[in-house]
Amino acid sequence: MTRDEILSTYTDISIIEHPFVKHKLTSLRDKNTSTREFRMLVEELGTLIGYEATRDLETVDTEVETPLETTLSPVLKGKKLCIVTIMRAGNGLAEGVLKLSPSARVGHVGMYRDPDTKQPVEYYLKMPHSINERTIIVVDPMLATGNSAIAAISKMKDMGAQDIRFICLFAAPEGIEAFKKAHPDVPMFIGAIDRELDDHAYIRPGVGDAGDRIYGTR
Ligand SMILES: O=P(O)(O)OC[C@H]1O[C@H](OP(=O)(O)OP(=O)(O)O)[C@H](O)[C@@H]1O
Ligand SMILES: O=c1cc[nH]c(=O)[nH]1
Ligand SMILES: [Mg+2]
Repeated sequence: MTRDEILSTYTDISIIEHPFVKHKLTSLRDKNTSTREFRMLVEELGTLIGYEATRDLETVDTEVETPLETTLSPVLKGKKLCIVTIMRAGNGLAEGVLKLSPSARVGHVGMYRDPDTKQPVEYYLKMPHSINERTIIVVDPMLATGNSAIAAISKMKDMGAQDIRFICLFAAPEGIEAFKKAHPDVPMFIGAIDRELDDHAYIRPGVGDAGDRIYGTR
């Protein structure tokens, strides 16, 4: 599917077209961007895309006393948000989303992609309580085959999550199709849809291995 076909087929996929987002994504692509800069950019993008991904959160009017009078004014409704990071690379994005909602709860799903099978291998899982009553924001910078995000979200659903959304920075068309087939009910907030996956299931043009670039490993 092309980018345009994806966007006309799935109405709950948002590409964040803001110029700051585009500019920062380009800096991430640059192979000369340092580890320090890369990590900072991922965090900043977490805040910017997180802002869009939470635009529809419900509020409820509450009474507040200003120095001059009592008035009704909106506050966020319901239980605290839950941000779920797909480790490792999701951690930087999660920090950025947390800037919007510092009291959010954080769930961790540890997964790495087996280089041969391209299937995710889970090595860690820790979630806060009552995830069935929270808005869950799953974050991972890269959606390649989609296998990792699909598995992480299936896990959330098995644990009772009902309101889930997904944030990534770069997505391959193949990954989006697989994701939507598995989880048609989960809205996606994406920085950029790239051209394709290569023979090693890396996103092209992409950024290379996001986890390695965030943490300076390789
Ligand atoms: O859509 P997929 O084909 O599943 O690929 C995407 C996954 O690969 C990367 O993680 P990786 O396995 O490199 O682990 P890391 O975050 O520890 O580097 C990335 O952060 C995603 O989790
Ligand atoms: O391009 C890719 C694909 C999977 N994981 C990454 O970090 N980058
Ligand atoms: Mg990696």
